[in-house]
Amino acid sequence: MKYGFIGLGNMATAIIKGMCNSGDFQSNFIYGYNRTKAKTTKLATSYGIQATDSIEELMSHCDVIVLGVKPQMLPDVLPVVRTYLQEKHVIVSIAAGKNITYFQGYLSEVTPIIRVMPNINALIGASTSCYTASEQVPNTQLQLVTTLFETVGTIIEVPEHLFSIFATIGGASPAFTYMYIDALARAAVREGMPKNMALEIAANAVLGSAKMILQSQEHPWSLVDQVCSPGGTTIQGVSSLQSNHFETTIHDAVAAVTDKDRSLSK
Ligand SMILES: NC(=O)C1=CN([C@@H]2O[C@H](COP(=O)(O)OP(=O)(O)OC[C@H]3O[C@@H](n4cnc5c(N)ncnc54)[C@H](OP(=O)(O)O)[C@@H]3O)[C@@H](O)[C@H]2O)C=CC1
Ligand SMILES: O=C(O)[C@@H]1CCC=N1
Repeated sequence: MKYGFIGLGNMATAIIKGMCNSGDFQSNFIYGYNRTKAKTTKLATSYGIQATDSIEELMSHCDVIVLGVKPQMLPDVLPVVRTYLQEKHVIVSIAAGKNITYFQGYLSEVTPIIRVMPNINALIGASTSCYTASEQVPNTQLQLVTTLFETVGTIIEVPEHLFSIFATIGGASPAFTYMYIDALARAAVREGMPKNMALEIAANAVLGSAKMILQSQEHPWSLVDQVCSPGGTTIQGVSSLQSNHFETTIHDAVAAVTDKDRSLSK
């Protein structure tokens, strides 16, 4: 089985890196094509993947075709993909907002299509990804694609009607979390702590808290209560966040991302 990536930006690079480093995929079975050739050359030099000069060349070699371009580039790329489509091909999209029906419209109703939503933490092998597939995808190929994304983190199946909300809380939320960590660190800088020290402490506190939620089986508010000593310090901050609409601010941000994601398939 050979894997071809069209568009070698942040996400495709992270996925290729994960595949090569895992030892589960041979780099000479991975092909790449990018609009700007320098990115293809760089990946070929660093990871030993096969550089190609066109979508036609890439598709003639590969079975699994991963579309790594931005959603707005798909109307340029998909007609070319359609021209060179063969029965052996499975199409994998990581694009925000574009549903299976959208791809079937450009390709055909019987083309096997797998939608995957990874996140940028794939760069360090820590993506929280999900997938959904058209009914034409054989189980063997589905298994290959889930194995591929396991090289950059975890992957679960999610029904397509939940894809937009997954794309927000799985795909986009790392940006929110980076902002939260930076805000904690900046607040510590105001108190005189050096920024690098503050960032390390804030990031580790978030990491530990995430592990606590996953491992303790306790409700998050029960954990909040365990931190808030009666008459103590933390409750002052928790009350402050509540009066400043912490939860509804997050809900609004989640709704904004999800609305935009849904609008991309219209
Ligand atoms: N960034 C993220 O956190 C996440 C992104 N995604 C999805 O991943 C996809 C890629 O995002 P990301 O990696 O961030 O984007 P990038 O802009 O980093 O990468 C897109 C790449 O596509 C290339 N490209 C554009 N047009 C063509 C074309 N016609 N033929 C070949 N290559 C082309 C660009 O080349 P050039 O060098 O010429 O610009 C660029 O290298 C998007 O669909 C996005 O929705 C999904 C989850 C998370
Ligand atoms: O912002 C975006 O469009 C992409 C999709 C999910 C994360 N980043």
